[in-house]
Amino acid sequence: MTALIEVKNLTIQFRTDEGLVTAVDDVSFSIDKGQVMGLVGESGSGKSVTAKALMNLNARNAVYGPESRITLHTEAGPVEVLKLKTARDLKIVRGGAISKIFQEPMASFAPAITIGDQMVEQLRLHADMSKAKAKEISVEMLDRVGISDPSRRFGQYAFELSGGMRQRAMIAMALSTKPKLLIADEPTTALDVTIQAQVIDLMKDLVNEFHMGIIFITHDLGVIAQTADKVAVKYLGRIVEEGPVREVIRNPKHPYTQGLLAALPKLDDLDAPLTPVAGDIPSPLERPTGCVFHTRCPKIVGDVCKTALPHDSRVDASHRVACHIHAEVPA
Ligand SMILES: Nc1ncnc2c1ncn2[C@@H]1O[C@H](COP(=O)(O)OP(=O)(O)OP(=O)(O)O)[C@@H](O)[C@H]1O
Repeated sequence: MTALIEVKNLTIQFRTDEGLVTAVDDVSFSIDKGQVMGLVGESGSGKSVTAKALMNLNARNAVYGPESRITLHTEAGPVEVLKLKTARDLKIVRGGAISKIFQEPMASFAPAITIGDQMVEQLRLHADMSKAKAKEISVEMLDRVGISDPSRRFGQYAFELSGGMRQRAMIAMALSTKPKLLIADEPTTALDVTIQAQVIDLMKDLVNEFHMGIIFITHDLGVIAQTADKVAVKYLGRIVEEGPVREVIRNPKHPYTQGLLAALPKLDDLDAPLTPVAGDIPSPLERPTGCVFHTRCPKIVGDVCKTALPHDSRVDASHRVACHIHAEVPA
């Protein structure tokens, strides 16, 4: 497989009145063409900040670590995303080769412009085409994501559509420019389960059809299990475990991943108590020393957990974990 995007040693801090807040800490991963990567972790683990970095879209108070690199591989050659500065150059990662869908579709549609006009505008921003051609592609895309009567919907406003329909329209808009990478940030969280399942199926179809990569962000490992090929588990800005989704779910190595899995409801035993990961997420201003998870970890092996940062160890060729329990084999 060919890497579509490579993230290396990504570190992001934010300047705040209280001091520097670390949101992403030395994160590396890559996504191949046609691959779906799930990014999972509790609130505040830095999932959205990581995703925004892929579009060089973080707020002005963001400070990137000097080693941070994000390389997007395009047909015209590699693009260093964090070095893009002008609006013209940034177009490639903002709606061109990379597109994003959000949890709340109302956020991506202007309320007073029809869905169709917004789709046409988006298309013409990224490709040199006539209005008529842009309309044709937009209606086709609305049809493709399962919106009935797409020509009529094209002329409607976002508020006239139901929640599930709006979500589909947003996916249609994001995909109309044929992005190579789709960032889906909690795209199904606000939907009821039936529509959530439809949107997940739709995304799977689209990966097969367009052969694009997807980064799927969620706090729900159950959704990841249905959608992703591989998963990266994040805690306080660090990837603590990464591997093929089935392997990580069947054979989780990090106590945090084990905790997230134990917190999922079990359909075959509905009376079993849910056991959330114990303890509270520390404030990002008071990051624990050593392993960032040690203040909540039920499997501490000794002082090393409080003093030394665990490095990645290989479980096998595609599965890695950063935990002192597994520290024997360096990655
Ligand atoms: N512009 C900013 N200034 C200061 N801190 C910020 C800024 N943007 C994000 N952060 C902080 O970065 C950390 C990571 O935030 P992020 O939104 O990526 O988390 P998340 O894992 O996506 O959480 P959620 O699941 O709640 O969306 C948080 O502590 C957040 O407060």
